[in-house]
Amino acid sequence: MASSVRTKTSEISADDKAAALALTPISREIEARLDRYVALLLEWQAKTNLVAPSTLPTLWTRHIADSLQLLSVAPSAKSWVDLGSGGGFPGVVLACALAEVPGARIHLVERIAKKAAFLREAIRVTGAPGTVHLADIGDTVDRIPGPIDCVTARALAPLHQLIGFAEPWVKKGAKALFLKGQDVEAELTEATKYWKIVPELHSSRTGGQGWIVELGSIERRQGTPQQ
Ligand SMILES: C[S@@+](CC[C@H](N)C(=O)[O-])C[C@H]1O[C@@H](n2cnc3c(N)ncnc32)[C@H](O)[C@@H]1O
Repeated sequence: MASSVRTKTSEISADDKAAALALTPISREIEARLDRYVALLLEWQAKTNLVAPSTLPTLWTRHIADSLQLLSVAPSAKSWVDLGSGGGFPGVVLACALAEVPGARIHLVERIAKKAAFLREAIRVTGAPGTVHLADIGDTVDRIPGPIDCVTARALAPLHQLIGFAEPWVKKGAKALFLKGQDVEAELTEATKYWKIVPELHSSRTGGQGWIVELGSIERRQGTPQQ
């Protein structure tokens, strides 16, 4: 298996990795952890669909730098919850980046057992401070010990649903950071039907039409149904 991992890792574009490291610089030590994560992801990708195969050539810019950029929005946050972690974006990447920060911890919530098994293995091989919760998001609020600084989600659900997922943590002082695509304006319009929010939008460092939606408070509009 080691040789097949080596072969697949060599398919990762060095140019794409260099571009990602220029966008979101990291230490050699974090890079080494991320290299171990990428090798594992490529190994598991053959049997479990962790990322869209078409995005593998741009794994570093499209997925890793996209995840790392959250740290610039919350540079002092140590305690994170990543909802619907899937293949580990942004949760495992953040855990690798914060591995040397005393007291840092990233909780990864994923309801599919195979993906949760992958996340556990990724946390093991990288030595990153992550805790995997094989559970539905709705069942984790009371299980995850607080306080939580940031709640994240990427490619999980429309914004109005994400806000409902994050509400219990944001009510207790967390900041929500959602990675969103080009439809962010339409999603915000829909979300404000249900929620009183004052979003701060950060354009993605990784180009394209991506945005980070930052929310410091969430209040349900009266008379609107549960999301
Ligand atoms: C499209 S994937 C995105 C994964 C990752 N965040 C990324 O950006 O690559 C969404 C993931 O969220 C998980 N998920 C969806 N709804 C969930 C829920 N209610 N509770 C826990 N996990 C959920 C799915 O199983 C899936 O792995």
